[in-house]
Amino acid sequence: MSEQSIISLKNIEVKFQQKNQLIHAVKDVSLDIERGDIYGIVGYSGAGKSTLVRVINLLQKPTSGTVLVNNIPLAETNNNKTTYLQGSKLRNARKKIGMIFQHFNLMNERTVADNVLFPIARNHTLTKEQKNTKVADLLALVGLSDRSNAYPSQLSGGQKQRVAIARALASDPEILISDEATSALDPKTTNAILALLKSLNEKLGLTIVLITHEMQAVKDIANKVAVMENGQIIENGSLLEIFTNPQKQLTKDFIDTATQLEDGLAKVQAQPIVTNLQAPDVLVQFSYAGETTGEPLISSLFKEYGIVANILFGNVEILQSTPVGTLIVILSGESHAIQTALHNVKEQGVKVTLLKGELI
Ligand SMILES: Nc1ncnc2c1ncn2[C@@H]1O[C@H](COP(=O)(O)OP(=O)(O)OP(=O)(O)O)[C@@H](O)[C@H]1O
Repeated sequence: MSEQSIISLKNIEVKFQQKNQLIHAVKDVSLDIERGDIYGIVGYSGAGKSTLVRVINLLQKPTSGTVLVNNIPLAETNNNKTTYLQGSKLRNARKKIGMIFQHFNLMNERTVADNVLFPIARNHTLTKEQKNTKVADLLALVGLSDRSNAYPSQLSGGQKQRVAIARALASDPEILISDEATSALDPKTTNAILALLKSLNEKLGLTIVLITHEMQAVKDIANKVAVMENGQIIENGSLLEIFTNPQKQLTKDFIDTATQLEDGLAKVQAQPIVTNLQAPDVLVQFSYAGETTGEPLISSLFKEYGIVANILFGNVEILQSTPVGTLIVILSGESHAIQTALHNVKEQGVKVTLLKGELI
């Protein structure tokens, strides 16, 4: 566990015993989340994401493994025996962990203000006035001051999620777990909610664990990412590391979807200029990050090697302040020049993938 870890999971196992079947939902997962992280956990449905994050606040007891939140053990396995935090100690630890869900989970018979008040309604250290001020402040923070007397049924999906966020923040958590919180929202509303989460992370220093099946959401706000498959974390690291150098095919698939490369590639490959590609021309993909950028790359191919690059697809993202780009190009020129150019481009740290044609 690193010193800054706010959440540390060690060797977490979750098994469900169903009638005749044992479901091994989480398999030996270890993960450290640092204070201030927005940690994205990506995976397809059934990968075990929800089960894993519910372990963090013990909504799901791990079958075995250690869960430390702020260095407090919520679950601990020693000598093959797992013990769990209980009673008021567990309640206090849970106050530090807010949670939001895909379907908002609001109380429909209560107003927006009463929904937000609910977690602190029985708090004896705050006066009624302080509680009301707190609710008003939280509604202002999520941009809903003017809807405090509305009922959930009178709100849009995005507004409902804002109420849920305000409610999750009422007990001053240090951690917010977002379980597919944008999955039921349209793209524009999704962006607005992600922007709100990012601003809460910056303003309040809130640590956010974001689980989703959409790499796009992770790409927009996370600084770290873990990819889950079949109960295991198959790959994790900084957003930039994962995006620029994914190791596992599933991670590559998620990234290609998020950067629209998959779509771009399909369209490019259907074009006559590609279907009729003649040797020695080749179709290649350049992927680059940081200081290398697309324009000088293309012009140097011409200037230094006499190669004409026809750009068929391009995408540049700014990830954690670093430009990350993908270009799909047809290179035309002398076969030897193409080979030398590609070799030198690789030396400069650009990833080159040959998509069609042969290097002869
Ligand atoms: N309470 C439970 N009892 C039995 N099996 C469960 C329970 N909760 C989850 N599972 C099973 O554990 C596996 C992982 O489910 P989980 O909900 O964690 O996946 P997920 O990645 O969050 O997917 P989704 O986004 O669809 O919820 C699935 O096979 C699921 O059926």
